[in-house]
Amino acid sequence: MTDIAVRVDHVSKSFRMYHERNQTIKAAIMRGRTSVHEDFWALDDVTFDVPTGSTFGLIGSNGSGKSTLLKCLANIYYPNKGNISHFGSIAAMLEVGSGFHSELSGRDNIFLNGSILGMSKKEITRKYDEIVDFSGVEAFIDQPVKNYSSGMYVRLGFAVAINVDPDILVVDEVLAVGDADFQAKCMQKFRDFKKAGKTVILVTHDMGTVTNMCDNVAWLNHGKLVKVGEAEPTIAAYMDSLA
Ligand SMILES: Nc1ncnc2c1ncn2[C@@H]1O[C@H](COP(=O)(O)OP(=O)(O)OP(=O)(O)O)[C@@H](O)[C@H]1O
Repeated sequence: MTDIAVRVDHVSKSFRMYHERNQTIKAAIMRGRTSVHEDFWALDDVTFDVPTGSTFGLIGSNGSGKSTLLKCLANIYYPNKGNISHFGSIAAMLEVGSGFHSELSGRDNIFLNGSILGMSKKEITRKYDEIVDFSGVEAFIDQPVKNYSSGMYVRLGFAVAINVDPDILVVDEVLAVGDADFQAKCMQKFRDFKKAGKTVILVTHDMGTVTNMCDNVAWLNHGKLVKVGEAEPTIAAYMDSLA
């Protein structure tokens, strides 16, 4: 095992921003195939390492690039520049409902999501009861997930992700959606992960959670890395910047 779980190396990610919207069909035809756009850099030359076995927080204001970075980590987006390497398997729990099919039942989605995350059917069958038990949505497991509340979605998604038993767990704001009981269960899982020498990377706006859970923190602002290092001074610097 290496000392580094994830290496983010000069990563930049841009999105194309279109400035003109066609108000009428005539305007669209007149303009032809040209479009007016500029590249918006959601991540701009970000570099840091995530130590193996650490709980690592990503903090920053709305739109600072935290979720974009997690999506790059989870191979949902590819950086335009730079590289991300990870040492060990990754399971990501990103937006509410990502990896789920709304028309399928909770049960079917466990199998769908589990296989997307790399589990075999046999493995999912073996862990099925544990997943349902952790999710707490047993009574609704045969209902289509489109009828689930956002908290129920997150519970089920998180239950699948942790049962993949990855070396690196990547989590975006799940704690904000779950209720107090679920939050406590998640915190315990993060601690179990840490004890097992695994790495957790999480995004949250809850500075209490970051302070309690994280060893190291990276602070992003407008796509740039402002500071990375031990949790306490990094959180303090971020809080000072808001004052
Ligand atoms: N698919 C996309 N297309 C265009 N712009 C995008 C896309 N995804 C993100 N962005 C832009 O990139 C920037 C960073 O967004 P991101 O979701 O990574 O921020 P964040 O730090 O996670 O914010 P929040 O705390 O609000 O969740 C924002 O300005 C956002 O509008």
